Amino acid sequence: MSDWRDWTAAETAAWIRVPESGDDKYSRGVLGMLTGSAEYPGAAVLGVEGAARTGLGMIRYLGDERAADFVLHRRPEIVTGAGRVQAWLAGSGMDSSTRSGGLAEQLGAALAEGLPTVLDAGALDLVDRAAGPVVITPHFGELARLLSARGDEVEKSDIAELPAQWARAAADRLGVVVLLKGSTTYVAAPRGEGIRVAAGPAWVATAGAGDVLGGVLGALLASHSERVLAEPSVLAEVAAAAAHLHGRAGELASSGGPIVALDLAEALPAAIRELLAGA
Ligand SMILES: NC(=O)C1=CN([C@@H]2O[C@H](COP(=O)(O)OP(=O)(O)OC[C@H]3O[C@@H](n4cnc5c(N)ncnc54)[C@H](OP(=O)(O)O)[C@@H]3O)[C@@H](O)[C@H]2O)[C@@H](O)CC1
Ligand SMILES: Nc1ncnc2c1ncn2[C@@H]1O[C@H](COP(=O)(O)OP(=O)(O)O)[C@@H](O)[C@H]1O
Repeated sequence: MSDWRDWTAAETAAWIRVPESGDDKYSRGVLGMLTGSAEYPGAAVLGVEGAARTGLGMIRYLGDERAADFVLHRRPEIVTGAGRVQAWLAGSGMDSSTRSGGLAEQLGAALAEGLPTVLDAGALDLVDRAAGPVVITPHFGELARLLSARGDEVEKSDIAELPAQWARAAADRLGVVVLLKGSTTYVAAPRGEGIRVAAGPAWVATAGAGDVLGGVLGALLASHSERVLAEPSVLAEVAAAAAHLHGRAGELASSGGPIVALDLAEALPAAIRELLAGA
């Protein structure tokens, strides 16, 4: 088992893709999002806001129709028509146990494209279906469920007790990068390096903060899609950068007081400005 190394602000800054004069909205990266549901439309809004505030060329939100109304109400910039994307974010605000046949097909087609993909919450069970480089973003309960479904007898409390070990075990077992959420974020690549990231103040432990993180990571993957496809070993670094940026935005938004998940998303541009200024 390799050691865990601590991720730095300078490393995060290196993964912020600053647009150049030759860029357009497509060259900056397009993120496809299959998130939210009639039950959890808010998760779609939060993920979209996290991605949009991280900076990318375009977001195609292709999830639940009712959720799309809420997304558009908050962010008219979002495109709801299908088309080419450079990365996928799937599962936040979804429940795999109530997945319709139509959604299963839509998810299957997206995952078959072989693009960099983030799987969260209600799409974690599809981890074997993705043809491209994958990061999963479970919390303790979700990782316990995912591993138990594969025959490992593990409870949420076991993972809470030894998160670093379980993040690594899960990466090896599932063959994908695992970003395990908690007060410290552990990012493990299969048989690769382990990265430890400070998750920000405990005020970040609020409903929807994880949905925002999915958006942040999706945006970074969309804007670095080519590099990740050419060199999948950098995937863990992109995931660590997303977790670090998210934690720093949480810190800025909170300044010692309570926050809601949207506050964190809204603080992302300030966190990025600060990281770039320090780089
Ligand atoms: N705005 C939105 O749209 C939002 C949408 N969201 C979306 O919701 C979906 C489900 O995600 P989730 O993480 O909440 O569910 P899940 O993985 O089943 O874990 C449940 C665990 O919590 C525990 N538990 C529950 N109540 C408890 C209590 N009072 N006190 C203590 N424990 C309690 C419960 O424990 P148990 O009851 O089993 O003992 C179980 O371990 C997902 O798609 C996500 O994206 C969220 O991101 C939020 C914002
Ligand atoms: N004690 C804590 N301190 C700092 N950050 C935390 C703490 N607990 C959870 N977090 C962060 O809050 C977010 C919670 O995500 P998640 O559990 O998926 O919630 P949700 O599904 O409501 O979005 C993650 O980014 C996680 O790292």
